Amino acid sequence: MLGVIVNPVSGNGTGLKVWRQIEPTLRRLETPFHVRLTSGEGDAEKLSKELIQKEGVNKIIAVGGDGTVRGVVNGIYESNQDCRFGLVPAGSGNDFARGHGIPMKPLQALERILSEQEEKRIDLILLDGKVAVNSIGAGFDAQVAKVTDQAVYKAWLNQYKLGALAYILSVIRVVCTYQPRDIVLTVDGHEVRLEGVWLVVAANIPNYGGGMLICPDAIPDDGIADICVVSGMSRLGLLAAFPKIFTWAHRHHPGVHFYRGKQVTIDAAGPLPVHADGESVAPTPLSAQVIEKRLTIIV
Ligand SMILES: Nc1ncnc2c1ncn2[C@@H]1O[C@H](COP(=O)(O)OP(=O)(O)OP(=O)(O)O)[C@@H](O)[C@H]1O
Repeated sequence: MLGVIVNPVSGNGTGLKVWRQIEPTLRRLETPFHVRLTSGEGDAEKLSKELIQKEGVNKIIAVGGDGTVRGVVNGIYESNQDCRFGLVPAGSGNDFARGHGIPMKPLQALERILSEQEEKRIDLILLDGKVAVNSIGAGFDAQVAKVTDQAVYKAWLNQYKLGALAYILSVIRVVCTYQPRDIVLTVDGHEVRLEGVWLVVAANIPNYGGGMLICPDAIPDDGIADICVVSGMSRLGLLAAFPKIFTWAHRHHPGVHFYRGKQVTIDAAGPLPVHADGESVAPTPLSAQVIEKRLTIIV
């Protein structure tokens, strides 16, 4: 049985428009399906779990952005049943879609899911009992996620399909105030003490924040998280280095270090803000682990 979870407000209303665009195609199918529209925080997770456990759904299509993906995937994860996942992108950042080569055109994305041409089993990152699909991060980027979420310009820029620009504006705002911190990073038991850290990201796919290529070598199904640490830079140095992230040139910057591993812990003298797939979660100390090939996606 097929289930569809639609976030009508994702991408500043794109979710509803996309649903209206793909609904006739789904209605023409001979197979019945269940559709649910989310109404707020936590709904995507709750509704997906209900569809799986009460309606016997074993394939869910999400219509939304990365927050909706995270919600639905957590619903699947918690149901502990075999349910495949497909996405029709309708968000502002759409990092999951970019990271897995899912078409941005709704009908093309739907067609690919319905024809089931290609399935992949991908890793998930477990943090505080919930899973992240794209990445988790602590420090500066988590603060940027928080500021972007609350910013009025996010909605305004989304209207013009300029979601990525919202992140860039937030980066500029936060770079003026954020205080880099000393942290202890432990990767698979190896402890590293790092000074003046701006951010630490553990990623499953190369891109985050609407297309920034933070961990260029991340592979979604290798059972490993790629970790990027940015440290030891002045504010101006960080701003000057920032555009390099779009072309992978940051990988050669002396203030950027990469690690790889399955188990990651981050600790600092005081709490650091943390995000999972761009959504604010509990601050550090954090302990995360990669769950290998835990989700089947249709791409
Ligand atoms: N009906 C609703 N009204 C208001 N908020 C909602 C509703 N349904 C879901 N939400 C909220 O939408 C957020 C998820 O949005 P989503 O991430 O899918 O889109 P986006 O932020 O536009 O895209 P992206 O994450 O790709 O940048 C969640 O915080 C959730 O609580």
